[in-house]
Amino acid sequence: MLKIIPGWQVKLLDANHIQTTGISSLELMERAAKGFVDWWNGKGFDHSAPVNIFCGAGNNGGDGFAIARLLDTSGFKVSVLKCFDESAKLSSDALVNFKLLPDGIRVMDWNEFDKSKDGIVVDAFLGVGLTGELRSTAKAIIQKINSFDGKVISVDIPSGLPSDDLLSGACVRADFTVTFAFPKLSLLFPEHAAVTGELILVDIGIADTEYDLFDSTSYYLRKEDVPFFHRKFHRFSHKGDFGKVLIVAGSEGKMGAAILSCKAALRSGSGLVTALMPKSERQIIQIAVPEAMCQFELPTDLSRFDAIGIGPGLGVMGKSALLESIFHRFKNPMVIDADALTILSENPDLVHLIPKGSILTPHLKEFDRLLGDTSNHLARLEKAADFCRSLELNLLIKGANSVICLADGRQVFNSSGTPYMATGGSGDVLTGMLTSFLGQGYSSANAMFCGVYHHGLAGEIAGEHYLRGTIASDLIDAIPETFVQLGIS
Ligand SMILES: NC(=O)C1=CN([C@@H]2O[C@H](COP(=O)(O)OP(=O)(O)OC[C@H]3O[C@@H](n4cnc5c(N)ncnc54)[C@H](O)[C@@H]3O)[C@@H](O)[C@H]2O)[C@H](O)CC1
Ligand SMILES: [K+]
Repeated sequence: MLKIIPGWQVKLLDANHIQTTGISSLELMERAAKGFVDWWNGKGFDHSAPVNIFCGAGNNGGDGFAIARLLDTSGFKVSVLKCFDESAKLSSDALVNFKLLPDGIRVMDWNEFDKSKDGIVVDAFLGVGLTGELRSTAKAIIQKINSFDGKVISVDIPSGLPSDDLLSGACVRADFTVTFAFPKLSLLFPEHAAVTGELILVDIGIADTEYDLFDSTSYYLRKEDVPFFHRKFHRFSHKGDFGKVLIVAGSEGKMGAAILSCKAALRSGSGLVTALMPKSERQIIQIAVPEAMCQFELPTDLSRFDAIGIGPGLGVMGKSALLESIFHRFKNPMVIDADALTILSENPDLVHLIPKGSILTPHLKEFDRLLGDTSNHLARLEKAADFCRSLELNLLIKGANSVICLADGRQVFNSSGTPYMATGGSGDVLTGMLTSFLGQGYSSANAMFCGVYHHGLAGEIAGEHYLRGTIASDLIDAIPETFVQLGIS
């Protein structure tokens, strides 16, 4: 996993990399620009569209000059818009790249930009070096960029956005943000989605181990990290090894939730899935998921189950006693979602009975109901950290870049997923997947890393086919393909 460090420490990260590898800071800037242009070329932008690159006087602007040169070489019609006046002192690497601009590139002042013309804007005005309140010219430059109707692509971070804090002033509204080395924390906050746009991470050759020097509890979970967290099974493995799980879900009119959770658990590899549900609804689930067994009363001995997932479609009325009995009878980590979370927020004393190491999966509204109102993501992350540490529980804050908050204090931002997953039943699928991995003997942390990443990837795979028509069942159908893509047998 990639550590997320504060923006002000990027200079130290770079300095250390330069010292240990012997490469120059200019080469690091060139790698950033090359990475940006590689992504750009993969997008297949129209070569006839003029590219207008707003460049500041710092290294973010330096990236912009280098990008201008490389895009010019690729055959794009590039203009550079200087966001500094004649008296400004450019950073040394920015100055080198400014001087390297080929003759064919038109260099203008930022206020000469004609927003009515077609094209693409690249925002290389301010990066992680932003400090304090924006100066008035900076605000005017940001306004100018935002007045443009076409595509805006921000380099490293949308100009004006503080790297680790909430946005309070003006900021470029990007369609894409191409960030270098690691995602800056603020790019992962839901309140900044409208300014960040789609997030792309470009590797500039800094190894994960180079982040060990820095203290941080925030991490980013990438595709390449996930195989490491999976258990390996062998040819003598039998269905007992793949876990027996109990899914406590469904009620009259809400059996779909139980079906989705059970199917997702089976598709994620569970050996045996039992559904605890009302007897009156049994035919629905037996027909929809013939692989699942049914149970209509809570068994006295729950130790035969390796993991329990509780909540989807369960209903709230009269169900708190059931939850309490399960907490008393089952001592291993379980997955708690949906209506079970609502029951907990209405019966806060029950929270202390939850088996240690369990996984709670609230979306933002459920989070506020359970932990109290939070006005922003930063406050939410802090609250979640306290909750997890003090109760020895794990919690997933669901949303774009869902955050895996662990009892040990780590907060891991997921990188997979798509807005097409914002559809009814998507959470029920996740509950089944998480319960399945717990039942297969994964630690709670590893079950979360794998469950959350695969769930997001399933959404991406399904979303590619069905776009906004994606439904939760499509995610289940895509689960096997997630194993293929990650090379997990
Ligand atoms: N390892 C990496 O990630 C690398 C990133 N690179 C890029 O470098 C920038 C950071 O560069 P830095 O020189 O430190 O700062 P900026 O260019 O972001 O900003 C300095 C620039 O901004 C002006 N400024 C600061 N505060 C304000 C304000 N409140 N109002 C107006 N103007 C302000 C200041 O005067 C300077 O002109 C990083 O984001 C990446 O893009 C490297 O290229 C490679 C390694
Ligand atoms: K920028």
